Parts: sequence; C-alpha cells; structure tokens
Amino acid sequence: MSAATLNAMKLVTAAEMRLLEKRALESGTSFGDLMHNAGRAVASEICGLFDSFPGKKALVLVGPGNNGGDGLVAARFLNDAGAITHVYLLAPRDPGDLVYNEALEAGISPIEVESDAGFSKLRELLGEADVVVDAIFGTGLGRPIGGASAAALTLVAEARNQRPDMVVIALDLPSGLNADSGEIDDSTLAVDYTITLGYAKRGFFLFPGADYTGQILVADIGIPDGLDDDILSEVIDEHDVLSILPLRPSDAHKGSFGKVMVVAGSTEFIGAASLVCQSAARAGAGLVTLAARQSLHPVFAAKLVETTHLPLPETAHGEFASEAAEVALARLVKYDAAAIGPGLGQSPDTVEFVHQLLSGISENTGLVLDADALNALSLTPDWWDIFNHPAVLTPHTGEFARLSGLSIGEILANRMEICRKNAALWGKVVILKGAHTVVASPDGRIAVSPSANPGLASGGTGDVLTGIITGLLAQGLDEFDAARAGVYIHAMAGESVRNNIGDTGMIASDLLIQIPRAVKSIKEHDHASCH
Ligand SMILES: NC(=O)C1=CN([C@@H]2O[C@H](COP(=O)(O)OP(=O)(O)OC[C@H]3O[C@@H](n4cnc5c(N)ncnc54)[C@H](O)[C@@H]3O)[C@@H](O)[C@H]2O)[C@@H](O)CC1
Ligand SMILES: [K+]
Repeated sequence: MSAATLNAMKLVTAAEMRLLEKRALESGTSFGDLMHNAGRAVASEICGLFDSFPGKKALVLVGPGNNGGDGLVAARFLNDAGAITHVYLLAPRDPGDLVYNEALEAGISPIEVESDAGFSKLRELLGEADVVVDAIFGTGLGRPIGGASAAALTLVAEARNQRPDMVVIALDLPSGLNADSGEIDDSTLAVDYTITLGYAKRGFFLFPGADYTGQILVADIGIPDGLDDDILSEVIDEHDVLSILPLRPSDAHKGSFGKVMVVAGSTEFIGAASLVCQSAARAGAGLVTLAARQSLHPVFAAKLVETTHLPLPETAHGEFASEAAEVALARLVKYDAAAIGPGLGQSPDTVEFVHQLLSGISENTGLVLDADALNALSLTPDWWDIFNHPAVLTPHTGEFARLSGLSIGEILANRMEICRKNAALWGKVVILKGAHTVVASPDGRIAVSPSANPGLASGGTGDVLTGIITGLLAQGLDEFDAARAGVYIHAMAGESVRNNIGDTGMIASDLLIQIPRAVKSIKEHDHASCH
C-alpha cells in the first residue's frame, strides 16, 4: 500500500476513459493538447525517478496508435531533458503524423522494425538502456498481441532479467493488460512503474493485471475539473477514511460510541465469535455483547472479559432452541448494530434461527452479515426479494458464488463489475473479500482496497473485518462508509503485521491491537499534513 501515490485515485474502464476524453474535447481541449500533456507528463515522471537524468539512455517502444503517439511525445521530452533517446517503431507511423514529425525535428531517428533483421539493433539497445518505455498498446488493443510487438516485449522481459537495474515503464498501461478486467496478454510485461494517463484503470486492481503494473503513478493530462463526477469507482484512501471516521468527544461515555451485538460461534467455531467481539471493541464500539448458545457461555465468559453476554436458549442437543431468536431480538432493540454469522454453523436449526432473526430485526439496527448468515441466506432462492433490511454483506468468493448462483470462475473474471451489479440487485453494501477487496454500494459506487496481502489469507481475518465494520456502524457510520473505512483499517492493520513479522505465519489475533494503531495513524497523518 503506497498511500502517497494512491491518494484520491478514481478508477475508470476503457469506455469511461474514452467518455472523459470526449468530454474534454467538447469542453475545448484539443486532442493534440491531451497527447502533448500526456507525453510531457510521462517524461517528467520518468526524469523524477532518477537523481540525475542527463546522459541516461532511454528507449521508447512505439506502437501504431495513440499510445505510440504518447510515446513519441514522451521521447521528445526525454531527449530535451538530456537523455540519449532512441525510438523503436513496431508499426509504421503515418508520414503526416504530427508527433512523429516533431520527434524527427527534435533529432530523434526512429528505428523501424522492418529494417532491423533479427532484432539485432533492438537487442543492442536493450543491452545498454537505463530506462525502457512500453508505448506499444494502450486502451485500444483489440486482439492478442502477435508478430514483432510480441517478440519485442519478450526481448524486453529477457533483457530485464539479465539487467535488473534497467527501469521498465508502461505508458498508460502495460501493453496487453485489459483496462476493464485485468486480464493480460501472453507477452504483457511486468513493469516497474505504470505511468497512467488521467485516471488509473480498473484492471490495475484486478488479477492477474495487478501483478504487472509495478508502482502506479497517475499523470495529469489536463482533463478539465468537473467532468468526472459520474465516475463512481475509486481506490480507498486515507483522506476519505479520515473524513468518515467518527469523532471522539472528550466528555464521551460508553453509550456515545454505540452498542454492538455479535451473534456468532458454535462448539466447533469458538474463536470466530471472540475475534468479532474483540475487533468491534478495538474499532471503538462502546459496548459489545455476545449472543451465543448458553452451553458456550462459560468458555466465552472466561475468554472475553470486556464483552457482556446474552446466553441463548438451546436444545438438549446443543442446537438453538425455537425461542432463541425471540430472546435475541428482544435484546437487540437496545443495540445500534449487530454482526450475525461467524462460526454459527449450518445445521437446520441454526439456519432457521438466522432466518427468524433476519425477519424480525429492526430497520434501526445496523447489520453486518458474514459466513454462516450468508450461507443461510443462500438457501432461499431470490433471497434479496424477501430480505429488505439494509446491511453490509462480507462474502469471500465461495460465499459470493452461493449468494449469487455464479461460478467462482465467473466472479474472479471480473470482481469489480460483478460486485457492483450484485450490490445493486441485492440492495446491499457488498464486500467481495480477497486481494484488493472490492466494496460496492447499491447506488453504483465502488471502493477498492489499495492492499493485496497474502498474510491475510488465513482463518479468522474475515471475522476481524466483520467486527471492525460492525463497530463502525454502531458509531453511526452508514453502511458504505463503515464498509470502506473498515476495509481500509483492516488492510492497514494487516500491513503493520506484515511489516513486523512478514507474510508467513500471521494469525488473525495479531491484527487486533493493530486496529486502534491504524486509526491513530490515520488521524495523525492528517495532523502531520496540516502543519
Ligand atoms: N483517452 C485519452 O484521453 C487519451 C488517450 N491517449 C492514448 O491513447 C491510447 C489509446 O489509443 P488508441 O485507441 O489509438 O489505441 P492503442 O494505441 O492502444 O492501439 C490501437 C492501435 O493498435 C491497433 N491494434 C489493436 N490491437 C492490435 C494488435 N493486437 N496487434 C496489432 N495492432 C493492434 C489498432 O488497429 C490501432 O491502430 C491510450 O492508451 C493513451 O495512451 C492519449 O493520446 C491522450 C489522451
Ligand atoms: K503501453
């Protein structure tokens, strides 16, 4: 997670980028200006990567379209900045092409692939380049990359392996990376930096593409302000989270920060309930109560000292008794938010208990549904027609598949769009967990986690997320704010643990103390930036 480069990063599809370009043209900016700004901004970002740029060797690989055009402009500015600059043309440019002619006038002599038998010149240039720019294809790629372009990209990858100090830059996006879905071409380069134009593309936060972009830098290409109000997808950033975090007045009492009820746990899954309760408290809830089957009470009472308890009636077999939901609902009216599901199990009595709970819960209670509550919902066809209560749902891919009826492959192929569509269909805020977790609101907004941390792929980390979000809901945040702030805080907590102990062997309990630290750091960052 690199907050400095990801601040206020909106995410666009290729179609949205074309729309923004069209609006910019309609508002009086010329295409030539946009391309000029793009090339200049890219060159300026590249210069900024080196302590001293004059004398460096730059090689720009130029394709047939506007991405190549941007590359030609960038080459001219790199040349002006003192780099020894070569342009390698993978397709002929139109003789009347303005940016091509400007590059020639600047003294750059492009090398054409047709006259470079066996890529001997390209190999020679790759043997000495300090920086290579992939300006072969951008958002206009229409089919798999083949021929000379594929061969050239493969040669760059080979050269990069031999010379790790060579910096490889993608202009707008690594050629072959699909801006919408994150799919890649066989020859897509894994670059060090992607200098993207105007807006980051959705595919940078979807896999496999997310592994290919390197650090993402957004270049300002002069699209006028105010044209992007209907772009509803963004990467969650610290400033957003700061602006939505609840204030903590000094004369607060525990009622000020809301009450959370956690309905979770079973004989098999004791830890899930503990993690949810502790993380809700660590996220700042004033009071946390655990409602669990009464036979589990002694265990939880010993483990959770700050939590209060509502033992629920159970049958002789240790299942929820038929009046258990009524007991929970009677108490729930005094609570601001509830988390239902983690570790409850999936027995028929439990499913019935969850259904009764969901059909009786008040509209005023903020609700997070996770794990077995989601599994119980999935058993009812078109459950969203019946269950109208606003809620945050936190499925991982398998749970999402059960809720939606889609296959895991279909979901993974386009996580952002699938999450957006289903949030709208279901009328819920939906968190699709995974690397770069996606949060979608029924109104079309999407917020994506800046973090992909394999350390979080272990049992219980999802329970921690559920607890954080419920704790934030209890403090008065709405569902979408609680979800995106919760995802960000959870990601930061995970990054802190990874920084301390690495990504192997991280356990969910490690995250707990990092939750308030993450909140503190977000608040202090603002303090620091104000002075
Ligand atoms: N959207 C914007 O506001 C701006 C976009 N610009 C640039 O424009 C780019 C998009 O430009 P284009 O639409 O020209 O697209 P590209 O430059 O990505 O490439 C399209 C060209 O490649 C050809 N082509 C597509 N797939 C191919 C394949 N597999 N093999 C061989 N040739 C193939 C097409 O026929 C076309 O000539 C962006 O990525 C960006 O770099 C900038 O110039 C400035 C402003
Ligand atoms: K490119």
